[in-house]
Amino acid sequence: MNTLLPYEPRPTHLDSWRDRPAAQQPDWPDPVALHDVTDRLAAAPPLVFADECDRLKTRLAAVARGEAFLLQGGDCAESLDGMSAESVHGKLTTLLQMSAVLTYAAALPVVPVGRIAGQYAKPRSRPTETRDGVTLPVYRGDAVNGLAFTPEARVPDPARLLRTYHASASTLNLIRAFTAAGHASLGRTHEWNRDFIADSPHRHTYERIADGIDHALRFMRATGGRPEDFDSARFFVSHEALLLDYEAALTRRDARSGRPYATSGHLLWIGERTRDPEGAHVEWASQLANPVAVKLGPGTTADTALQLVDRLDPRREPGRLTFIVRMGVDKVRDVLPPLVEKVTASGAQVAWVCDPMHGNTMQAPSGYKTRHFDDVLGEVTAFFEVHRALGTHPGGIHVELTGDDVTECVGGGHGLDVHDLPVRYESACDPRLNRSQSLDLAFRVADFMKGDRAPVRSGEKQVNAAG
Ligand SMILES: O=C[C@H](O)[C@H](O)COP(=O)(O)O
Ligand SMILES: C=C(OP(=O)(O)O)C(=O)O
Repeated sequence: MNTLLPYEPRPTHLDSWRDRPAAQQPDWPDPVALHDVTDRLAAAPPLVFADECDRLKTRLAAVARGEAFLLQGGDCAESLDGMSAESVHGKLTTLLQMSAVLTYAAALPVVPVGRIAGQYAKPRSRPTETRDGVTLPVYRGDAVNGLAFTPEARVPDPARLLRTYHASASTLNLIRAFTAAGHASLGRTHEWNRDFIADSPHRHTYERIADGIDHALRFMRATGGRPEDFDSARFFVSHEALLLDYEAALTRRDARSGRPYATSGHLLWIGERTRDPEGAHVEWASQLANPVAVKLGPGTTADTALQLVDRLDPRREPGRLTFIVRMGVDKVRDVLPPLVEKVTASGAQVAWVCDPMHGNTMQAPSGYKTRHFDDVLGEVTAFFEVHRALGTHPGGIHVELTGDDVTECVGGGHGLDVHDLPVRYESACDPRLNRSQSLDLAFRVADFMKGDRAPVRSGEKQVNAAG
């Protein structure tokens, strides 16, 4: 064995998932072309390393124990053509700015994890889409087909999997370069937050928090600490492990430990539509050494949650399993408590994280999918309150966001409304918080954490839920 090589050069075939039902897989028209691509991916270098995944697992174990907070966020769907240094930098800095605020408020280390460098595939509610009487296969993410509403663009093309791999590698390269260059330092992200506050209608509330961070930074420097070395510089990447042909081709056996790792990202999650405990996605993930997460929607029963624990975390290893709950603001108070109680009583130490986006999607009268900032904040608030009442740890938040000034979600400090949606709606799938809404969310949650009370709401809703 060459000890310099972190993985065995020949990929292992962990193929038991192939005997199970795999939901949401594309209908690849040319199996030979798919095979050719997966062979090439199987010979390609890993994107992340086993020790990085282990380090994240250790940090998620701290989240599960109540000693850290997870901040996970990024695009709903990354775009192969839209990848640029500016867009990656924007997402990274937004997450790190949020991270600085939450670290101060929670008085806990924040673990920053991007929905980035691999988030190119989307599960969909329906297999087809109809416009003006024309029906075509639905868009399933840039890893599969094109967004353009033409029969040619909507054909699944396995060559896109190779482009996904290369775009993920370029994105990771940028992230590693930005963080190595000190863009993640606490002092720097705090200065950016000061710029955001100066412009915010809520600056009086936010200034109290920013002043507190100033004091903390001065204290840190006075006691010999260096904000430049702040630990948020360790940034991790995650995406939904949806396309099993892609993920399996990038699964490798670590040469040192002999354990299999997904090398497409540090943390992989299984979505609400593919989390069948007996299904192919759970089978594949059950064999990995990476930390894994599962989305839990409002229909989740305690039995299903316990089955997922047994399948994915049989050794009850803290940090191995994260449950990302996405119930919707109106359901979380009813559905979440029995899940947390029964999972906790089973002895499992999972990290509980709130995704306040996916249960709160609605359609504006103009047809745009949107989400209201108040619902997002409301679900996070309810999630915290449930955990407070049960004496368990609200371990983090998972948000769809971008560093750009898009107009996809309504509400927030600057009060976007439904008429603003067409101005800059760029998401290929679901609406994201823009930079200012993301920072608003961090400051509101921080205010809530510091004050031990419900955060102020930003105003009345201006759209109605479309079901
Ligand atoms: O991001 C999540 C899902 O892919 C998305 O909400 C599905 O959207 P759809 O209901 O329009 O298919
Ligand atoms: C599809 C997603 O979410 P969910 O599985 O919760 O619907 C997502 O996070 O992109």
